[in-house]
Amino acid sequence: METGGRLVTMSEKTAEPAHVSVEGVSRHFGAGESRVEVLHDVSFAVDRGACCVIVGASGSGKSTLLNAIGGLDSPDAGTIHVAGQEVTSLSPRGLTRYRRQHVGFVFQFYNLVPDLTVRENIQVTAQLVRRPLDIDDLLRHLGMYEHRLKFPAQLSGGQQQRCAIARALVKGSDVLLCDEPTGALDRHTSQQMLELLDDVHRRYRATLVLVTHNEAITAMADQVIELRDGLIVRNETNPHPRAAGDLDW
Ligand SMILES: Nc1ncnc2c1ncn2[C@@H]1O[C@H](COP(=O)(O)OP(=O)(O)OP(=O)(O)O)[C@@H](O)[C@H]1O
Repeated sequence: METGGRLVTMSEKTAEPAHVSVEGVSRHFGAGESRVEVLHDVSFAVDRGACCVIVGASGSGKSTLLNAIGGLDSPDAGTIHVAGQEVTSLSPRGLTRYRRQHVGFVFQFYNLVPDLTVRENIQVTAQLVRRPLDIDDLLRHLGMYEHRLKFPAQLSGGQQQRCAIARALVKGSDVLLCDEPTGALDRHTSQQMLELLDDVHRRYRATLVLVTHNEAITAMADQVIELRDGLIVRNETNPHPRAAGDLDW
């Protein structure tokens, strides 16, 4: 659909504009003999509030795609729209504003600041936006209120995750981007992490885009994208997503 010269991808399910829309995105790294084509003409759209899992083997281009959606990297070709805004045409300043206002990142390693307490780690991010969520409410919801004065080194792996999720959410981000959030965790803690992400993205109505190499995690998704050598080989909607606590692997 064209609106004022802008291409807008519509959701097939809700007939509303897609929240995240990726159109014909390509990306390479290197030059000459060391040139690697990482993404080839990748297109898909994600509904607002959905859980989209991007699955694929190591090196298939998942992180490159996630970084492009998050405005951390620019594709060579194609466009990415988030909430109607064309991310791929933003200036460096516009990209910083976009990341601040719209995007919460959860990485495999949580990148918490070691010299700041849990609450301060979240506070630093909350200060970036005009209307952050209430930090104490968020900490209570994530079961972290009683740990708010501890430093990251005093927390378990699961508590560090919770802190990282709180930090990603506190800006009121409407897109939550998670790169292998369970990669460093045992099965039990992974499941808790997924339950938490599933719960918070629904509660805060954020669109969740989660990258993983673990096929089992696709069962909790509303939408599954599979990448193979930078190409989309599967784009399926899942009418009956499973609760994260019921996943098997
Ligand atoms: N900055 C870069 N410079 C050069 N090559 C890169 C760069 N970033 C990624 N690549 C290459 O692009 C390919 C895809 O990397 P990407 O990290 O997107 O894959 P992935 O599917 O997320 O892999 P993994 O599951 O191992 O994290 C890899 O071959 C990688 O070596």
